[in-house]
Amino acid sequence: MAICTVYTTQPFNSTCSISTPTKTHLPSFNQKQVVFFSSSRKSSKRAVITCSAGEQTVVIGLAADSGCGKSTFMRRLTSVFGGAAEPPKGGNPDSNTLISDTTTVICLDDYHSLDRTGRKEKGVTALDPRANDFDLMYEQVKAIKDGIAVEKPIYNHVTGLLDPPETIKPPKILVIEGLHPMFDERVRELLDFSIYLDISNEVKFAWKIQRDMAERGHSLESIKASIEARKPDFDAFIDPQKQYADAVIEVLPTQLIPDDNEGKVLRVRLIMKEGVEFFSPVYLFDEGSTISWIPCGRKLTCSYPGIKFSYGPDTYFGQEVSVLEMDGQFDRLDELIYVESHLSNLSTKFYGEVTQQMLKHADFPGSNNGTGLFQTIVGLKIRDLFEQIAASRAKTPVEATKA
Ligand SMILES: Nc1ncnc2c1ncn2[C@@H]1O[C@H](COP(=O)(O)OP(=O)(O)OP(=O)(O)O)[C@@H](O)[C@H]1O
Ligand SMILES: O=C(CO)[C@H](O)[C@H](O)COP(=O)(O)O
Repeated sequence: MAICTVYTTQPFNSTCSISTPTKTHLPSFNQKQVVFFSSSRKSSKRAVITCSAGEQTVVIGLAADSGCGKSTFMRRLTSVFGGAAEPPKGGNPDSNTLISDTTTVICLDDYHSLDRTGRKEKGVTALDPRANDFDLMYEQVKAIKDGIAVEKPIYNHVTGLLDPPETIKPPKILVIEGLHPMFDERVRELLDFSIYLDISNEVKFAWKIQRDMAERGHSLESIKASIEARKPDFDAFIDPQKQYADAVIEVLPTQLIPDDNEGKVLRVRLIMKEGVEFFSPVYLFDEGSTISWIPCGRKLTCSYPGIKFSYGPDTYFGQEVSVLEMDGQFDRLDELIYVESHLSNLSTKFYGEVTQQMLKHADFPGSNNGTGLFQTIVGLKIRDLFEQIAASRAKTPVEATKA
């Protein structure tokens, strides 16, 4: 009888089992080490550890400035998985967390280390890394990914204070959304997929006015001042994260109306990195070609200024990407099926699923243009990525070497 110790490179937990070349008795384990008794002193073969599929949480990062459509995107994403996303039951009514059957969305504002008063005293904005606790963010995202529940702080947007923590249990998919999901290298390494919503200054301004003036009663001057005050830190700490994103949704003013300054018609670009594991970019007509397409006519109703799609290869921060672009807006969402039928690699489960999702949420902001269309497509790609990761884990036992 020999005592054997196996050190694992991946966390070993109750979903894992060990098969050894000889009979073993009662393995005991912790996160990195499995100890068992073997009936033979000579066991030179490898021990194999198998963990059940899908138990490790898939982590998605969604970065954008405040008021740039993160919540709308999250609603589209959770809808792709079915079921509604709700705040934790019986918890803090000001919690920023949203939980559905498959996904848990946490807001990284909860890792502000300085509350509103603290930031004011120190003269830093919430975008400044000094106002955020990246060590705790890393530790907690890693723990959740490894299947361990955490006590996450809550930043209360109503009071501007840090509230007592809430428990976050490991979900199938954890989405970390906010200002800095790709800022800290350690947190970035934990992401299975990352998205950046890149809203141009002109469009951001138009959306802010729409929301903060119409819905929150702010003055035009105060909105302008708040955007200006955030801009240096946005440029320094938030915007550079887009170079790390696997997919970027870029929102710009239209090029279909010369010198447009209304900001209502949008040109939206979906920039998709090549060579990302479990993610194959969507394409129009023919993969890798350069295409320009005006779909308006018999099958798609378009009013002024029309709709133009473009697709092709490009480089983005020195990396190979495919870019799908839509300029203009849809008149009739039910006709979107015509556009959908010319797109490939959509990761839909049935013909027309993109159109169905868009029709289901026709009242969400951006449903008549490329923002809604590309957010929906990215949602479907995330579902596909999750399913592929789960399937690959089911097939591949975790190999461990014997000490
Ligand atoms: N695709 C879009 N088209 C037009 N307006 C949009 C779009 N997405 C968002 N908006 C506008 O921006 C506002 C903010 O959107 P949303 O709440 O999704 O952003 P957010 O990034 O979650 O904001 P915050 O971080 O401040 O909570 C919406 O109320 C709407 O006015
Ligand atoms: O950029 C933000 C992220 O949503 C907020 O401004 C930040 O979280 C600070 O919150 P508040 O403005 O409520 O003090």
